[in-house]
Amino acid sequence: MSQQFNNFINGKWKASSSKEVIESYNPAKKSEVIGSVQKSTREELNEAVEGAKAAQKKWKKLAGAERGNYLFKVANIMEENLEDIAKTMTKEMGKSLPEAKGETNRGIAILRYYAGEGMRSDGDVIPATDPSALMYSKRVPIGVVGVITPWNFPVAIPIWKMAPALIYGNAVVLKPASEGSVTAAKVIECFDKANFPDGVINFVTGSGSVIGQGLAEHPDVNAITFTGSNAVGKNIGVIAAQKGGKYQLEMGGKNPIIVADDCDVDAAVAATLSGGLKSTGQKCTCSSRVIVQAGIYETFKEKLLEKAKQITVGDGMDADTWMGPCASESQFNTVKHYIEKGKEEGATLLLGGKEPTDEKLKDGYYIEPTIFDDVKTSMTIAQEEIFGPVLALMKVDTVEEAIHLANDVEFGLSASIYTSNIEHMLTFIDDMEAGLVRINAETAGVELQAPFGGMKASSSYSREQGQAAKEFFTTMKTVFIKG
Ligand SMILES: NC(=O)C1=CN([C@@H]2O[C@H](COP(=O)(O)OP(=O)(O)OC[C@H]3O[C@@H](n4cnc5c(N)ncnc54)[C@H](OP(=O)(O)O)[C@@H]3O)[C@@H](O)[C@H]2O)C=CC1
Ligand SMILES: O=C(O)CCC(=O)C(=O)O
Repeated sequence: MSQQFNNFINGKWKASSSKEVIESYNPAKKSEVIGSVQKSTREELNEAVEGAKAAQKKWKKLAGAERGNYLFKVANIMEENLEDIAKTMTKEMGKSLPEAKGETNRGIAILRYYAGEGMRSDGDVIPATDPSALMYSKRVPIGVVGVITPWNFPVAIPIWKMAPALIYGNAVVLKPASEGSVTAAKVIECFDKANFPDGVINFVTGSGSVIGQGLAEHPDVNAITFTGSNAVGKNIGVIAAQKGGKYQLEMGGKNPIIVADDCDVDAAVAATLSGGLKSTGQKCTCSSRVIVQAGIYETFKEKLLEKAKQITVGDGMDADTWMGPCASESQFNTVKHYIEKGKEEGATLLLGGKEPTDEKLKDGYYIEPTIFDDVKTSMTIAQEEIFGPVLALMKVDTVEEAIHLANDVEFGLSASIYTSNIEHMLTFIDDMEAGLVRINAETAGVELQAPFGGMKASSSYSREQGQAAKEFFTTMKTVFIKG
């Protein structure tokens, strides 16, 4: 039976006064409702922000180690509920169960990483010009942080934003993507069970244009952290800048993988498929442009096709599924639109491009692994983020040409090269306009202890995760003491 979740405001689970809910459907079985959340009003959002503002004043006074203990507790509770959270994720947005378990484990590891932060240095002593004075910098919280998250990582992304916000002494209001809200509610249940003081964590569901926009506009929300599409992200940036708030935006990618003549071809093929098609291509770090040097092009293409044909598409809950459905009807339609565009604009469809014919898959938003050949950089499928299982092959003569092509998009999130040549590696590291540059590794594969973020239109140049998160979730006080 599908579960209904309320908002979590000021330490209480409450239904919305709208008396309306948003239902979440299983993309592998279109008619199966897996749960519902509240379609909240601005009044409920205001209540959450008010509660957060009051709670933050006490929360910031706790010792960092004490705040850390709360995060350790949530991590333990999540570990006990891992199976249920991961299954909910698979049913709500379609990624395969092993991937969903991996993501939930990652959420747990992030909680523990930031829990430890509560006992680490929060400033520096700086020599004052007056030798009898003590001068130091001290990191302090910002206040209330608004967290707006997407559906593609409904556990890891809310946690990698909330955990650092909380450990550094902020209170949080989370507005998750409607299509990932049931999974997010299960994460918030774990926070609730850890008995955080009322108001420190709030969860308000509803439409992006009402609750998301309302959070960004709210005068008492001091900082907003967002992951999602460029259109929404840019709007949030403008709103935050106008009201004088801090903002952090992680948006799309159009990530290239360069395959040089001198690489290990089998490894490059494996990385292209894993980086491009895992999670059905719905990661901002997914590879979508495969830029291959002429000398190896035919061999690479042949091996890629052979392996891609072996991919098993199906319900993420089935043990033999490698690739699940698109997360929603709108994603499914977007991907089909881009496949048509690719054909219209003259790319050669090598593989897939349609819904699987298997009767078992008729009831889901499935699309076959799709590979285009002869893709030119001017084509839409080489420029726009598809967020689906679609790879675009592009041929180049030299690695320099490959890097030039790789940079010829508005995005700059992640990029990878397969080569055994140290000069190619160094040129790539220097010249690639991307926040993550990966050598002989796929474009996806974010590590929680390292900075994460993009260049160009992929982000607001701020960085998330690892120690970099401190920069966004705190501000600085310079203290001067003279006896
Ligand atoms: N970089 C990434 O990781 C992601 C990129 N994308 C890209 O974006 C495309 C569209 O996906 P979509 O889910 O629609 O992404 P959106 O940017 O629309 O949604 C991301 C989050 O923003 C919220 N939101 C929507 N409108 C507003 C608004 N006006 N003000 C504030 N918040 C808002 C959403 O709420 P609600 O769900 O209620 O609309 C959701 O919580 C994808 O096809 C993909 O290309 C998407 C997800 C993640
Ligand atoms: O690749 C990853 O693990 C994270 C990707 C991501 O942040 C995203 O798709 O939003």
